[in-house]
Amino acid sequence: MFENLISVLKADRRTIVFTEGPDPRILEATARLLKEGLMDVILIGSEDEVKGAAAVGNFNIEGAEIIDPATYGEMDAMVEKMVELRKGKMDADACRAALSKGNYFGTMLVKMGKADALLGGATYSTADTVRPALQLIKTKPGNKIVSSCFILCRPAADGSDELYAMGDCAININPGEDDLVEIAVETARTAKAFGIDPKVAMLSYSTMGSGKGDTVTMMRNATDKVKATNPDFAVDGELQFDAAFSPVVAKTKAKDSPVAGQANTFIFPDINAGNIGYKIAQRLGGFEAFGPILQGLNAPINDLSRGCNAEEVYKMAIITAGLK
Ligand SMILES: CC(C)(COP(=O)(O)OP(=O)(O)OC[C@H]1O[C@@H](n2cnc3c(N)ncnc32)[C@H](O)[C@@H]1OP(=O)(O)O)[C@@H](O)C(=O)NCCC(=O)NCCS
Ligand SMILES: CC(=O)OP(=O)(O)O
Repeated sequence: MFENLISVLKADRRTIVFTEGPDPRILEATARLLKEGLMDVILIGSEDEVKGAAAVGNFNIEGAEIIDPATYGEMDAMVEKMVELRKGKMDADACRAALSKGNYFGTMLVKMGKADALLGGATYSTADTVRPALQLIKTKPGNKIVSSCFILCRPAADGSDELYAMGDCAININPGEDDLVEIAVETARTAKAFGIDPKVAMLSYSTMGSGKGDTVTMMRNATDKVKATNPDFAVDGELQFDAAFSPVVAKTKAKDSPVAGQANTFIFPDINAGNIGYKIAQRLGGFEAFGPILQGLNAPINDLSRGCNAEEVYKMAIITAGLK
């Protein structure tokens, strides 16, 4: 699953910034990324703290650039740029205060072209990792929202990767019909980047009208809009997860659907369903979960789960810098 991304990174050197420099998981991943020559690394934090934590864990981070916002020589220029970007919503004092924190400071390093990509969230919550990006990096032209998906991966019996995409499990709390259309299109695009041929199920507690309710109607309408705007797309809904996933159940619940029973890209009606759903697949299903991978953002910035380990940080760094 990582071969393509690694070749991209070897052909085109990139710099990633980690917002939580002294975290041992970040330092372990940094040591591995540097040893394998995959990217340049900026660690945010005080030099003493970062080097001290690296020494405790015996992580060789030689070659990483450590930047401490408290002593950063170009802070005035950064404050000025941030005030301009916030367009009257934050004054210079508010921007300076925000930039003393790794999340805002790292995001501005990306905005000012000093880093290509950012990974945070080992200790920051998703909201605190993503908010600076929403405010300063903004959506790509053509996108109305930033959304996210997870790539779920476990070894299949034949030794290949069993891969699924799930969105939006992390950003949009109560997406509306048009948000769900964008989430479906973007999640299918991310799925393709990981070699999945997307067959998209718009999930619900109802299959093709078996249940009633506002969110059932919302998923059905969003499905119709995706079909109308993307006629070559394999998408169907509304579908329950069993009808979407199991060929046997699909025969009973949705026998004429081209997607039911074969879906590999799952769109949840809201963040409750999505976040709980991906964590069940991860913790009970034995899948590795990569994400949240942000979609529709103007630069590669990603979040980690606070429950992540060093291996996940290493892999998310490859995804974040490699998918740029
Ligand atoms: C992402 C999130 C933090 C944004 O909430 P917020 O910071 O309160 O958002 P606000 O409404 O104050 O908006 C802040 C800025 O982000 C922008 N924004 C908010 N949501 C956005 C989205 N989905 N896409 C693009 N921009 C968005 C707003 O337009 C605003 O920009 P502006 O300040 O330049 O006008 C919020 O939706 C959230 O908490 N999501 C759930 C995160 C979570 O807990 N996930 C579970 C664990 S993974
Ligand atoms: C993605 C996610 O759920 O993040 P956390 O576990 O940090 O809340």
